[in-house]
Amino acid sequence: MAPTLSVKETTGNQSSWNTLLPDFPKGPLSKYRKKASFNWKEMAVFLDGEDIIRLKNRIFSALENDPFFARHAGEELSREKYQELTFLRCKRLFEYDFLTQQEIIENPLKILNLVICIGMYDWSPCLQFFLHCGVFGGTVLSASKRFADFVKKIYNMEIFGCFALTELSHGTNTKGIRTTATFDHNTQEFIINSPDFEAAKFWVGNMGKHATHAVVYAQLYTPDGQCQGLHSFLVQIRDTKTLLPMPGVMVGDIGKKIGQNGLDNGFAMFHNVRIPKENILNITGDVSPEGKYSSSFTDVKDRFSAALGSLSTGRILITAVSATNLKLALSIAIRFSATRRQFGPTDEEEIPVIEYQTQQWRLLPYLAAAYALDYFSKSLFENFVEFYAGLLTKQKSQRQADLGREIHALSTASKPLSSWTAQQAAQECREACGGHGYLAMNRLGEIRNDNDPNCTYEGDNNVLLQQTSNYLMSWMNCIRNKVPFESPLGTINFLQDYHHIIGWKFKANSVDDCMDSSVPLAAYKWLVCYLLRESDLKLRKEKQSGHSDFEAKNNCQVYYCRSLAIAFVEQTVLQRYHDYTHDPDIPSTLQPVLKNLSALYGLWSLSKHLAVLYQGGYVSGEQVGRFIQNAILELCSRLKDDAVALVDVFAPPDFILNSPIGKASGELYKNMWAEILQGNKVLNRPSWWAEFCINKPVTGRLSSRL
Ligand SMILES: CCCCCCCCCCCCC/C=C/C(=O)SCCNC(=O)CCNC(=O)[C@H](O)C(C)(C)COP(=O)(O)OP(=O)(O)OC[C@H]1O[C@@H](n2cnc3c(N)ncnc32)[C@H](O)[C@@H]1OP(=O)(O)O
Ligand SMILES: Cc1cc2nc3c(=O)[nH]c(=O)nc-3n(C[C@H](O)[C@H](O)[C@H](O)COP(=O)(O)OP(=O)(O)OC[C@H]3O[C@@H](n4cnc5c(N)ncnc54)[C@H](O)[C@@H]3O)c2cc1C
Repeated sequence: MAPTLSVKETTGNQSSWNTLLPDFPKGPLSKYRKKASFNWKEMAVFLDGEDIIRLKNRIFSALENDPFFARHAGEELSREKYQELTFLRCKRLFEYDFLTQQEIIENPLKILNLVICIGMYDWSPCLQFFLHCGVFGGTVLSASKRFADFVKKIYNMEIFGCFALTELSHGTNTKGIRTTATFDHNTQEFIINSPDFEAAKFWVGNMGKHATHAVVYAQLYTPDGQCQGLHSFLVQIRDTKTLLPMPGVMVGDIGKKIGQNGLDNGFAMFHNVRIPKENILNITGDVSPEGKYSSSFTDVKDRFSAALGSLSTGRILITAVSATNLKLALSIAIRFSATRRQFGPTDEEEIPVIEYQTQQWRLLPYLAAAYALDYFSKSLFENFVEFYAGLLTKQKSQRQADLGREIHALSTASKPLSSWTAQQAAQECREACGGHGYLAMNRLGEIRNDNDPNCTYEGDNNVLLQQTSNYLMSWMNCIRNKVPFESPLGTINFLQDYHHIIGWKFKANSVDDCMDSSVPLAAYKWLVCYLLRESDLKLRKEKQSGHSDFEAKNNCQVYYCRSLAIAFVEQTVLQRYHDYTHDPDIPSTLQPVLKNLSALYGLWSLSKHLAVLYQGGYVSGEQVGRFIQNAILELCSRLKDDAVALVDVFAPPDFILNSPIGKASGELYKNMWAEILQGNKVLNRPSWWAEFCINKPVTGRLSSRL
């Protein structure tokens, strides 16, 4: 499968790289920077291109120089203040209008980079802005031209939007949504109604305090009493002049969350709220003035898929958002590890903790994952752009339909893979920084908590994986009957060789043989075929033993379909990264380190499946396990001296990263002191000092009340 993000010529020369990417201050990290096997500036320009780097610089410096985005050391914002500040920042993003439409059309990856740059600063204003412009705005935009006026109001912020699918009692099960939209042909209106409080819209970002309009998903009822299934409607929920609720709407904030507290997530109940007939977002169907339903989709299932199609955008974006969190956490932990010294071979000499094998093994595979997932998320985004162009031009070809299915199957597994990897990495990075990792000012807690909902929203990870395994299992008939098949992106094409691959065995005879990602890649191909065979057998057995389809499918998840989906997406990520890093056009100065990253990502990911590799007979004997383990350790050790330069490539400026222990200077202790001493009332005695100094407790006074 050819990589979709083509290998770029490294443009310019040392002096143009220096203009784009200034040197880091000299300090404790210089030692590792000098040891790197490659020039980090060349790598940054190679991976992103000069144009994207200029965009990133533009965004980062705008935020850094804007008082609305100022960081205040030690400041404890109340939730209300944080929500207000988030909104003010969101307004500034409108004012900056960082990208013109023309720029987006010329290079759609710029929109992804905009999301990443703002999110690196803080996910709350980023999500607020993109929920409005992207998720809400994008859904309205994809309906018919009759919303042109609304679209203008969205992009000049006359109105503010949210996307309301989830209800208090139904999130994942979208077919179970109970809000109704009943067409009244006498008044030419839809009546939006929440049957009870369990059907209240819930969790909706921007809805809590300020959204004026919502895309509301509801079951559409025509006057003949027929339910036509899930459709979306544009509903005004607050007055645009007063922000007070519209008649019949009860709307509010759901309360404090574990993270992302600048964002106001809300609930809404609709009491027979009437909206004009034109407000149905006629993406999958429409109603005539007489109340007759029409849809371009004859198949109900296809209509359902299309109704939820916009969710794929979010899932692809979340794959990139999570990879960004991975990069933030690693920038902090690796810079810390290269400067923090504990113990040493002699009493006189303490060594940086990154020199320890354990520290390398805990962090460097995540560094490799950050590179592989970053590449994958961008290439998947490019695939999506192709699909979206087809949607806009109303393409009805078989290829367009197949591409939609394939992108759905990929995004429903890449979001879980990326968000879980970032979740585990954030925790590992937190612990890798010891106690200092737990200090809020160093930001690892915020990164961990803000990343966490990536595992849940836009579909719970565990349930989404079922979509991917369903897709893979759907090829089983072709495989069994040896009917040729292929997919537009080619991600399942290797399954045509299923009968051959299933007989493969592990070939490497030494640790050296394992040092290239082709080794784990071959193992992954076998693993996917094996898990596909086992899942298919299990499903058939379950059905033969009299279980219903529902029960049979449920009984095939753990160790079967779930593992299949995970193995498949890991294989796909690795395949793309392997192809990319092995491209002969990669500069020879960069290729060795990129190949090491690819091999480490592949072997480390694969090592979590060792039990199944043994169980299915792909490997045997204790040697193979040892080869893989030793190859992982060898790659960690090879990458150790490159690690600081590898995070320099993607770390944002200090102001954006906002972590004293992660600063580019590596002046760990000076930076921490500077931050601590700027804190509010750090050296003051507490306001309640008298409670200790004067009002002493009478020991045992309350024991008689027990
Ligand atoms: C440019 C900027 C962009 C925006 C930037 C955004 C930034 C990042 C975003 C951050 C967002 C934060 C805010 C969060 C918002 C939300 O969470 S919104 C609510 C999201 N809710 C969900 O995601 C619900 C999850 N559930 C589902 O999607 C589905 O119901 C399901 C679990 C996937 C399936 O349910 P089920 O009833 O079991 O249906 P099936 O029988 O499996 O499906 C029927 C067929 O439909 C196909 N299908 C389903 N979804 C899609 C889709 N999205 N695309 C294409 N096809 C789809 C499915 O595959 C089935 O087809 P067959 O396999 O062929 O039968
Ligand atoms: C911060 C945040 C922001 C959000 N923003 C929005 C928004 O703007 N708009 C919006 O509409 N929604 C939003 N959501 C809601 C989000 O989309 C849902 O929470 C998500 O889709 C999961 O649904 P749920 O909460 O109902 O979980 P449930 O479906 O109740 O899941 C609970 C558990 O049951 C398991 N489970 C469920 N079904 C199955 C099954 N078939 N097989 C195996 N296990 C199963 C899941 O794995 C999960 O662990 C947001 C959520 C969060 C946390």
